[in-house]
Amino acid sequence: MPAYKRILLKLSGEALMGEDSYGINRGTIVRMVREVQEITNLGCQVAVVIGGGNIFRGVAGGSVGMDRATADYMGMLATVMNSLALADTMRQEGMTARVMSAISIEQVVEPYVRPKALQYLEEGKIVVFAAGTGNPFFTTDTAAALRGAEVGAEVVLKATKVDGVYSADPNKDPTATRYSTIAFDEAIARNLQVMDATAFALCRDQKLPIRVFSINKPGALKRVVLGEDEGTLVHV
Ligand SMILES: Nc1ncnc2c1ncn2[C@@H]1O[C@H](COP(=O)(O)OP(=O)(O)OP(=O)(O)O)[C@@H](O)[C@H]1O
Ligand SMILES: O=c1ccn([C@@H]2O[C@H](COP(=O)(O)O)[C@@H](O)[C@H]2O)c(=O)[nH]1
Repeated sequence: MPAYKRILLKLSGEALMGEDSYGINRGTIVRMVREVQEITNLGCQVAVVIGGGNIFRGVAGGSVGMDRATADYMGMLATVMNSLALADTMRQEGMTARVMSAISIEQVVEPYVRPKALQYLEEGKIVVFAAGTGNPFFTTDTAAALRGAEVGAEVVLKATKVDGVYSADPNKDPTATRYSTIAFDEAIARNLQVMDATAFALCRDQKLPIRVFSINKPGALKRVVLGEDEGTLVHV
């Protein structure tokens, strides 16, 4: 039995690269999709937000000198590409997914309409929310918090390259230690960069817990959905 009826899964865009230096690694996306399939088979309703860090980030090196809002729109378009790749891989694996975009590109994907998204979830379809919040100066972590709250998800699951929230960035500080649980207020006060403060604050205000865990650990997503201890729980 899954511990949650409905979840918002935030998938790392950067992790899609696998061992490559850019873009979407085929084996990696198939593996991610199969992990999602395992939890839908448990009867869990799944909404997904995927990042764009494998292609473009508004604040990254490739955008130096650019107008920030323009660069951020490019980042949002990168998430649309990842969302399309994800939904198509789901189709190939026999799953039914719908992509909904926060920015208007109706020849490519349908627009985000909340009641329609809720209908798809009730029908057992996977809904992939593309283009983040639709606004520059935000991130897909904040989009995950926003959409998670909108669709009434019971938890935001951040599947990323690290296996939880640490006292400092574990990729920079080898002495960093992992929390098994941490309160939103403490994560914000300590300025822990695993998610942006806007996402933490929104989830805190909506009493929507977040679990951070590794996308690269086989079976971790299923363990989380079954309510087992995995990664870090960020709570009110
Ligand atoms: N205190 C911390 N605990 C854990 N990770 C941290 C911490 N501070 C910084 N990080 C970094 O945050 C990263 C995860 O967040 P980030 O938003 O960069 O990636 P992502 O969500 O996986 O990628 P994308 O934005 O492409 O979806 C980790 O890879 C880690 O290096
Ligand atoms: O609501 C949003 C979401 C994203 N962006 C831009 O897209 C990139 C990629 O998203 P990540 O969360 O970093 O993976 C981000 O760097 C922003 O430039 C946005 O502007 N608004």
